[in-house]
Amino acid sequence: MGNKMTSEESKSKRLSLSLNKSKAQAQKQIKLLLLGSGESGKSTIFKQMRLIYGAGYPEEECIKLRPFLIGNVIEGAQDIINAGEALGIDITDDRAQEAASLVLGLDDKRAFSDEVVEAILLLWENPEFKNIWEHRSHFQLQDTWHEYVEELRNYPKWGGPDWIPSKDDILKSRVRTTGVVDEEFVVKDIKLRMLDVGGQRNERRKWIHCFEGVTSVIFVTSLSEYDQVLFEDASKNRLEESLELFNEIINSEWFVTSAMILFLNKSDLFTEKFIVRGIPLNESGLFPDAPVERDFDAAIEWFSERFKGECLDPQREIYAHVTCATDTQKVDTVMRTSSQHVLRMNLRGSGVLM
Ligand SMILES: Nc1nc2c(ncn2[C@@H]2O[C@H](COP(=O)(O)OP(=O)(O)OP(=O)(O)O)[C@@H](O)[C@H]2O)c(=O)[nH]1
Ligand SMILES: [Mg+2]
Repeated sequence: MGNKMTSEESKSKRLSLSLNKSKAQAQKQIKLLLLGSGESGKSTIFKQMRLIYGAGYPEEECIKLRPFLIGNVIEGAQDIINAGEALGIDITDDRAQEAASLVLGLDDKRAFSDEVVEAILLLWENPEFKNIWEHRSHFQLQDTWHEYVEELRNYPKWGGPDWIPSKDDILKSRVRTTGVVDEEFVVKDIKLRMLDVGGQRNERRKWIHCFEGVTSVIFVTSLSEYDQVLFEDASKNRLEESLELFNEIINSEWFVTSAMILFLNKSDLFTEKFIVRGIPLNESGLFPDAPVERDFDAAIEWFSERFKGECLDPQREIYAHVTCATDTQKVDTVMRTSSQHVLRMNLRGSGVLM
């Protein structure tokens, strides 16, 4: 038959070419939005995307972030000292009291000195200060604060004038997002345009500007926030807020055809809180239907069902993944799987797949 194609072969080639074309078109259009309430871990996922699939963090950018990381440490120490008063836990030791006054009185929160580092490390060794920190679910404190303070033991290698923050330091940092951050990544040949928004209430009115043409949403919620209240409203439980927000998103007209992916994030902190420390899921009294036994899988099942239960369409596919946004390897794996979901939905939307 030489080089001549049968009509079946040429039909199949045409089909495959048109499939590739549609695939390419669908790929071009993938717009992925990271949504969720404040501090759920959206920007940490975004940073991982930059590290794994993007330009990463060149040295000069890491250096620029140094004052913010130092600010995280100093402000966190101040938050703990201030929370002591509200909780009625006094720091009684004279040296620790002096250290607390020094930290509270600091004008410059963007640079360390030997004195400041010594004061923070002394406080961290103080049992009353530690006791306040143990009550951290009752006040606002950055989740990764204690990890930074452990690093501070290596000052000035860590935190000093010649220190270049590492990839891990950057992933642990906390800078509230304002506005929208937008970048393109390629995951397993799939081009993604990812948008990261601020999750606190006053940021959410800006979200609508990004809703046009969204092919997929990754809704990020923190598993470890079930006993915590919002930064912006101390009368509102964080998990309750996250469920209500998910309800608005999943049932929104904007996202009827979008792939919906749910990241149940901060699995490491959840394990520590729920399994190790044994803080019940119904600590707030708002979730009497939660399982009482300390069983990780049963708890995850409950979270997943609670979120999926917010969707009014029982046929809707929601892909839930347990994540730890600070763990690069795990984020890489979950993003590869998620991008396949996104591509499938996108191909379905463009009629290529049924
Ligand atoms: N231990 C741990 N910390 C995490 C995880 N995900 C995020 N964090 C930390 O939680 C804090 C908040 O994370 P962000 O990514 O800034 O949260 P966000 O959702 O972008 O917050 P907004 O910008 O206010 O909406 C940071 O200090 C992160 O390092 C996780 O899975 N485990
Ligand atoms: Mg953010």
